[in-house]
Amino acid sequence: MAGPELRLPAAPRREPEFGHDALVVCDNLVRIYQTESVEVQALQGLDLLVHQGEMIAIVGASGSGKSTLLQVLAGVDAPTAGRAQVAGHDLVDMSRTERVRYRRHVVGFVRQQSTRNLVPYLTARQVVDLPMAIAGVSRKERRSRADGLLETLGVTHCADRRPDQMSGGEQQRVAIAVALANRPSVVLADEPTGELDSETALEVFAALRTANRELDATVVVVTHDSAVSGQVARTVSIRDGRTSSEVLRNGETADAPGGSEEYAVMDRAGRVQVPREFREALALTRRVRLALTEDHVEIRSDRGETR
Ligand SMILES: Nc1ncnc2c1ncn2[C@@H]1O[C@H](COP(=O)(O)OP(=O)(O)OP(=O)(O)O)[C@@H](O)[C@H]1O
Repeated sequence: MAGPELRLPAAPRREPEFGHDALVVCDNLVRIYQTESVEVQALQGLDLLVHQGEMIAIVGASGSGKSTLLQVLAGVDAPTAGRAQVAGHDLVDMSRTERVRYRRHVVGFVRQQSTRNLVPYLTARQVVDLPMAIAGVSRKERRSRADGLLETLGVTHCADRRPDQMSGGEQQRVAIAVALANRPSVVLADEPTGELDSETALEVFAALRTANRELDATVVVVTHDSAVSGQVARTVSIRDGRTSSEVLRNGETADAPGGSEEYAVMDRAGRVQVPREFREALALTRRVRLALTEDHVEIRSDRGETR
């Protein structure tokens, strides 16, 4: 006769890994620069997720770590600790050969200085052709892709011009075409409009949006320009090497359709940075009182508490 059925306890449900469904994952990312006399912590445990198809702006004061973050994501600089992944590629443990492949195929990069994005003696069509030629794409396909990109980005008239025959805005739009040539998963742009007047800046920004919407590139753009950051659905602020707040715009928030709403970012340990003006207004200092209500958490000053 069969005995009572043996039941094993159900295995505890495993939490999915942080950022398991994101294209770009920065998890507690640290980058320390060691110079002769000092150690600079450029990234101090930064968390950031970017999903496929997003276009986000990264803003922050000078020295907050924006360029360092972009250099890490570009595969140019290696993080000191933490996890950085782009399209499944682990940027912490990457061999030199993988890094070369990664930079060629997975990311496209647009720099602030248009002269550094292009080659003085190559025409726009030749410079867009170059990364594809290095990647071994056939001549016919290269020609059609280069012409298609120049057309989509509105610079067909520059196809046979060298950089010194183009305006600053045209040079940057050609630079975006170069960045897109090998169909990267992510386009990274570091202050791409920094050297341009405001009208031209918006044109270049529109080209990045075209890359995002029409060519399916996920775009991460570092900018100081609020006119530029005001045009993306999500702006992430970096302060002292950490993501500190996010602004969501244009119907991305249920509460503010068409408007914008600022969120503080809570890291995985539950830490939230309370903005300085809030801290000053209520004299919140080292110790605060927290209270859980039905639908929110209160933070109060500890004034009047025994120490
Ligand atoms: N190669 C390096 N060696 C030493 N320190 C560095 C190096 N690169 C950056 N840093 C330092 O790391 C910190 C972050 O620099 P980073 O360039 O990432 O800031 P940023 O937000 O891009 O600034 P900016 O807006 O001025 O470009 C700064 O304190 C900077 O001085």
